[in-house]
Amino acid sequence: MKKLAVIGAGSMAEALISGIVENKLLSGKQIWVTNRSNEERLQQLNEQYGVSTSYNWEEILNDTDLIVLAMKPKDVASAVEQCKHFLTKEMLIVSVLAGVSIESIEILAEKSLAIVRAMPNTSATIGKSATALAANENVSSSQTKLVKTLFETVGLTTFVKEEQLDAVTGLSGSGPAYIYYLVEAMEKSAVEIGLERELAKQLIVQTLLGAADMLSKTTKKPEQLRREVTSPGGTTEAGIKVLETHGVQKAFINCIQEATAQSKRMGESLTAELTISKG
Ligand SMILES: NC(=O)C1=CN([C@@H]2O[C@H](COP(=O)(O)OP(=O)(O)OC[C@H]3O[C@@H](n4cnc5c(N)ncnc54)[C@H](O)[C@@H]3O)[C@@H](O)[C@H]2O)C=CC1
Ligand SMILES: O=C(O)[C@@H]1CCC=N1
Repeated sequence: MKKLAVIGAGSMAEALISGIVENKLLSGKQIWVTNRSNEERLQQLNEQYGVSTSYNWEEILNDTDLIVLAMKPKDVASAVEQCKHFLTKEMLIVSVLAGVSIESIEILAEKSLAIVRAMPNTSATIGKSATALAANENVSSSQTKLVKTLFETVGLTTFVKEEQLDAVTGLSGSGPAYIYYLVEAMEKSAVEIGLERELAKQLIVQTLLGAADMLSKTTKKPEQLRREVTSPGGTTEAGIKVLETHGVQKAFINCIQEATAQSKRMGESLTAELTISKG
């Protein structure tokens, strides 16, 4: 790969840029970044990673091997409209947009393209993303290898069927937020039960790291691991009883289902808009 273009310069774009530069897959200069209009943000990315920045589509996309679409889903139509004339079948287009189908991108570009749809998460920032990828039939085997290598710079990478990506979005794309939500509750309660905020944070983080590491290293099911913490008549049993009374496990199941459904709805509403506008 000689040149990479990143369209959109938000948190997901930065996570990928940082992984690529740190792992020396490309030098900062080989990465071209643009956004809608925030020049200060482009300047900051240039200073931090040495990336090239521009608002000239020809300069950004000319001779580019790989283009990452990293704007919000609502902005994809205007972004592709602006750059579609520079897109060719030889380029690999990688979209990280939640809910946006490969077909929608081809409809917007008004041509058949090599497209990979990816769903990373924000842990990409520290090289710990769980990323799922789905490719269309135009993606060559060398492009498949390239995109896998690229996402491996920011964590674990796996290929799925495109129709599974809404579920991946609801589970691991949004997943870090569910864990942070739980930590917010643990921190609030820690202070109320008399622990200092900093001490509580250390204990909570180590508890999460330990549990995550345990899950990755053991063949035991989470339910069994939970039972091993729970002594009869003990503290865990008393605590979990409260969670059960409040239907917390069911709430998490509903949460993931709803996030998945929202990813589907976002895709369907874009498809409906495209059907109306393109006839
Ligand atoms: N934040 C997350 O946890 C995850 C986000 N994603 C996806 O990543 C995408 C980006 O998310 P964030 O980085 O959080 O968003 P963000 O709001 O931080 O950044 C969006 C960027 O797109 C740029 N943009 C908007 N319209 C544009 C246009 N017409 N041309 C060029 N640039 C344009 C904006 O200027 C901004 O730099 C979204 O589609 C989201 O679904 C995927 C996985 C996880
Ligand atoms: O909330 C969102 O729509 C994006 C997609 C996955 C995580 N954040």
